[in-house]
Amino acid sequence: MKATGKFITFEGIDGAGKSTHIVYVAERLRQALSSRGVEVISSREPGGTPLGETLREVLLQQKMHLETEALLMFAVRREHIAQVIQPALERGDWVISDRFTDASFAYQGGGRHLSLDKLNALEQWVHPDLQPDLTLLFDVPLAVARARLDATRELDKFEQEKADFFADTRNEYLRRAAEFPQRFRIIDSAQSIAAIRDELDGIIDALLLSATEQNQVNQIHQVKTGNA
Ligand SMILES: Nc1ncnc2c1ncn2[C@@H]1O[C@H](COP(=O)(O)OP(=O)(O)OP(=O)(O)O)[C@@H](O)[C@H]1O
Ligand SMILES: Cc1cn([C@H]2C[C@H](O)[C@@H](COP(=O)(O)O)O2)c(=O)[nH]c1=O
Repeated sequence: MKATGKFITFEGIDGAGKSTHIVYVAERLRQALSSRGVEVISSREPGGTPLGETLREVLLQQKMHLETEALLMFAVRREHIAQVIQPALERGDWVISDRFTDASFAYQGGGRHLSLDKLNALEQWVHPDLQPDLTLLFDVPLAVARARLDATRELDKFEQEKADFFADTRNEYLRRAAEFPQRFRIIDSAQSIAAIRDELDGIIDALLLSATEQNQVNQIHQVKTGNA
């Protein structure tokens, strides 16, 4: 029997660089875990399922009431958990998600000032028993993120927001990182890509080691209880 999988989320304001590093982390984990028969699934929010990807187009392009936006983010999440995250974790596979509920707190709560009580209620409804095992917060000054975005692509609805919106979004991310220090790791994303990879290597090695140790403890327990 395989151990329960791990759930890792990547967060940060637009342009912080998280998508760049997801590819690297996913590949490193695949190299380490494939020999154990463990798959690494890379997904994203909003998105992650056919319905979620359809709603992503709407969410990233259309203006709407802020509560509609929050409700749709959680609707996408409900489907993502049901179709992708929960089944993978139950199989013992690992899931990496480019954003999860911390993004709703940061963007709809911090950026748009939706009450945190409403967001807490939605979180309790949609995933009362699920939290990421590890959240990597790519933190970067607003000017650096803006320069990266401006250099690369056409901006979506969120990316067109003003500096105040991103300052409040970033502050809410940092507030949550301070509230949940056991699962958050803050990465200084103004560093070079190579320096960030070095830091990520250390985090991945520690995570793989703790997963191996946990696996061994589970196996001993299964042998002792005859549940192998
Ligand atoms: N550490 C870095 N130094 C310099 N450029 C970087 C760094 N990290 C990412 N970039 C570049 O910045 C741009 C934005 O990066 P990326 O798409 O990974 O950001 P993101 O946080 O995923 O943004 P979004 O959330 O909007 O998708 C890309 O062109 C990427 O190559
Ligand atoms: C999950 C989630 C996302 N958002 C915002 C944050 C970003 O601006 C976009 C997603 O774009 P990305 O390039 O894939 O990062 O959606 C949000 O406002 N609330 C959420 O819960």
